[in-house]
Amino acid sequence: MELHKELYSSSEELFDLPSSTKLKNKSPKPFHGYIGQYSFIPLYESIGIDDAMNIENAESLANMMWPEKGNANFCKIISSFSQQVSELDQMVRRMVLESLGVEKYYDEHIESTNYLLRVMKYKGPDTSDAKLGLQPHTDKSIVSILCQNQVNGLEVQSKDGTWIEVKISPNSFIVMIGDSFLAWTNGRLHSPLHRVMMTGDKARYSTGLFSIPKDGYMVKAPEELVDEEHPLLFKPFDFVEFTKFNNTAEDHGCKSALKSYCGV
Ligand SMILES: O=C(O)CCC(=O)C(=O)O
Ligand SMILES: [Fe+2]
Repeated sequence: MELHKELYSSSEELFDLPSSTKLKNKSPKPFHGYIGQYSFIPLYESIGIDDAMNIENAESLANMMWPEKGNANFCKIISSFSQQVSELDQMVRRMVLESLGVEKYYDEHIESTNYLLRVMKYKGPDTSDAKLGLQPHTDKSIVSILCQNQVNGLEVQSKDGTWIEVKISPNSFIVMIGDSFLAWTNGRLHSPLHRVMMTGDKARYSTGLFSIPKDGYMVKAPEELVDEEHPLLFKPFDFVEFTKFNNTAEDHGCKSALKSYCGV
């Protein structure tokens, strides 16, 4: 897809900006999103745009990063990508709800979510042994849709604990279930633990579109999915409160965050 190529060249342009430009814009919070760098994983950099379907949010990021005249092309690509990938997200969610016989909740499901877009860069470590690019975690989202340039690195843990390298063909997408959908379906879906491991000298660029519950919306399994055979697994929770809890958890992003936060 042409869109993939355009997206990676835009990401390169963004991450190639001098780090002084990026860091200068980190604080006070200048746009609806964030700039992520962790001292414990030096290969990783990310930039997130909240509510990415609203082009003004991409524009405010672009105005920060390219103060001279913004970057109309960047905004166009981000917004077109978010639009198209959100259609895929909605298709997946419709299929899941239909397969569970609860499609009557589809409209409510879609109306109660926002889309967070995250562009990421992982530097090549210049080594043949694998270095950590992103720590193991489960996504807190409803659904996460990821795509990457030709450099692999994503690994997903199978239920028996083995890490499986994700090798996808060019221009395809990875669809992953997040903890919020696991909770909403009362455990019918699995949100896998995943991480990024990097080798070699090539940079990896990836982009994720994450559907997340809107502020104030309570994630609650519908009554049709709770019965004697499937007792309620998680108490209803507010997504923002859950992410706050997760961000301060000792084992940040850990698999058990959902259970410790609202497990019954
Ligand atoms: O870069 C990737 O492929 C994975 C990113 C990821 O897991 C995340 O942003 O939650
Ligand atoms: Fe993730």
